[in-house]
Amino acid sequence: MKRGALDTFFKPAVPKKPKYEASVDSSKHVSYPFAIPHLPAPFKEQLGFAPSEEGKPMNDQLDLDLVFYEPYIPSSIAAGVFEFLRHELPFYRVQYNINRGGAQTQVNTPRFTTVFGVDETSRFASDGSLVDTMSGKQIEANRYKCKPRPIPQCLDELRQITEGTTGETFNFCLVNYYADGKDSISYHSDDERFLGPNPAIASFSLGAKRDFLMKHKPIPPKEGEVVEEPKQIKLSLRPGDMVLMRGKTQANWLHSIPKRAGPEAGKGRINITFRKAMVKGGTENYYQYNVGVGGVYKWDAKLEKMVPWDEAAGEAEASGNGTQNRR
Ligand SMILES: O=C(O)CCC(=O)C(=O)O
Ligand SMILES: [Fe+2]
Repeated sequence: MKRGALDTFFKPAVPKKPKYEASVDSSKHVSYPFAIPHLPAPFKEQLGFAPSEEGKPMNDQLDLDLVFYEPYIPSSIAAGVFEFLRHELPFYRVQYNINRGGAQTQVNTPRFTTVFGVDETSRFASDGSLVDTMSGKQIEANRYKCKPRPIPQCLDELRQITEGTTGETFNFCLVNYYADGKDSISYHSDDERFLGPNPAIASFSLGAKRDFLMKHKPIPPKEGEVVEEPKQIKLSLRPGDMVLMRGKTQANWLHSIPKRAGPEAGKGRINITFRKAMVKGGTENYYQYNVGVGGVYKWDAKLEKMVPWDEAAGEAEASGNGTQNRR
């Protein structure tokens, strides 16, 4: 018998190899519940080849201005980057109250979320503290009720490449994790005033394939005139794809990720959006609805699901009732 065969016979079963080699360096900040490892070097290298495919402009419908990259992130690393982010980022399952017809109603966000970044009025200094963008001086202690978090290196690499490709600038990174086909985001538009007019949003998909639906907002009829609304659009989003939404899109179109059944429904999906918030209200809003006041969740590779990371670490942040478009 050959030596190799004997070795195989006596060796214990090899555990499933992760798709990435953990990096020794990490992003740290007082606002993070735990350190977030840097993007593994091979992923960073491959990201240098992004976008994998040229973006396809989609602007043949009323008020629509999209660029669709199929894919943007090279397919050689899309699965690995998905596993890495799912394993390493802190996630939240945010609950908040809304006033529906005079009655307080609890909303349970139907997906996991997390957010990093700060609006244009502030920036993070190299020591992690927040300084005023104009004066460069430490911000006043009460500028934010929430605790803004710097974008960790692993997501900032993607942000910088995306800025280069699109010619846009971004100061926020929102992440959604859809654990399965029951998780969703209902029809909304990201048209908050704190994003300014005609905001550009770069939206990445990793993991399970999901449908992205878009429909035009109702068009009010003008004296006797009936304006026909454009047809609904369905984009099939695959791992590594990116949709850049810009121009008049947010002001006029709604988008959603509906619940789904079928073979992909058991798999998780990550969505990353880069945005630019102009004023501090944007920072408060994004942390309120994407971090909230509950506990942290972290991926458990053995149980293959998100588990509460440390209930005690879920430090209470100030809440309040602002507007939330994204249910
Ligand atoms: O998951 C997606 O592709 C869309 C997410 C989205 O619309 C949002 O976070 O505002
Ligand atoms: Fe959205």
